[in-house]
Amino acid sequence: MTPLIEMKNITYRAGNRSILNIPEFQIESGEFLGIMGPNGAGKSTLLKLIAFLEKPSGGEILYRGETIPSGNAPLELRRKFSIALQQSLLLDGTVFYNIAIGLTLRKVPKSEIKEKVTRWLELFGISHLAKKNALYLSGGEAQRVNLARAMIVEPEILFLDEPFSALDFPTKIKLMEDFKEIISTTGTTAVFVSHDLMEIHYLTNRLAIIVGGEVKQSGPTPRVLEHPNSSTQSFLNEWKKFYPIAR
Ligand SMILES: Nc1ncnc2c1ncn2[C@@H]1O[C@H](COP(=O)(O)OP(=O)(O)OP(=O)(O)O)[C@@H](O)[C@H]1O
Repeated sequence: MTPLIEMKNITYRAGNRSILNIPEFQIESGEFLGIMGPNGAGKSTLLKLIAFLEKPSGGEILYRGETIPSGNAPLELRRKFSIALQQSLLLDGTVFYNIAIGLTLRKVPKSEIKEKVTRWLELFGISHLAKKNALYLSGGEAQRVNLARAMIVEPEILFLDEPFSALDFPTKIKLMEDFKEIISTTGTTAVFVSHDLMEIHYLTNRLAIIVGGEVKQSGPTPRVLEHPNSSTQSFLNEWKKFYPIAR
C-alpha cells in the first residue's frame, strides 16, 4: 500500500550545520508513530518537515505517492493535518469557541459546528467547561481543549510535540488513557515526539529513534525497546535504569 507520507533523501541544514539527514522514512496510514531521541537530535525539525511546516534543504516528501512542491504545500493539504504542542496556545474566548475554531475557519455550518463541538467536549470529558474562558483552565484541562481542537477537524495525521510533558503524573495518565481510547476508536494516524519512554511505550505502535539528525533505528515499539541496536543502546540504556518495560 502507498504510504501516507514518504521522505526521500531529506536533508535539513542551518547555515553550514547539518541538522537532519534522512535517506528514507515513511508513515503508514493508521499507525501511531513515536519519535524519541536526545535533546537537539532533530525530532521537532523532523515533525515540522513531515507536516510541511518547514522546507527541507534537499530531497522530497510525498503525500500518498505524490510529490509536494518543497515549502509550498497547498492549503487543502495543510488542512488535512493537525498539530498539538506542549503549550496549548489557546485563544482568549470560551472553550467552545476554541474547539470550534478549525471548523469556523473551514466555514462549516453553525448547526454542524455545535453538534461536533458537543461531541468532542464529551469525548474529552470537558462538557462542563464549554462556557469557561480558555485562558483560565488548569494545565490538564487546557491540554484536553488543545487535543479536542486538533481532533475535531478529523485530521489525516495528528502531530503531537510533547503535549503531555508539562502535566503532573495523575493528570497525564488519565488524559493519556482517554486519548488512547479516542485515537484507537477514530483510527487516526499520529506522529508523536516525546522524551518520555512511559508515554511512548503506552501510546505508540512504532518507534523511531533519532540521534544526531539520523534515524538510527525504527520498528515496532516493543521490538525497538527490547532489542536496541548499537546506535540506540546508550540512549535507551539510560531509560532502562528507570523503566523495567524497556529491559
Ligand atoms: N532554524 C534553525 N536554525 C538554527 N538551528 C536550528 C534551526 N532549527 C533547528 N536548529 C537546531 O537543530 C537541532 C535540532 O533541533 P530540534 O528542535 O529539531 O531538536 P529536538 O530533538 O526536537 O530537541 P529537544 O528534544 O531539545 O526539543 C538543535 O541543535 C537546534 O538548535
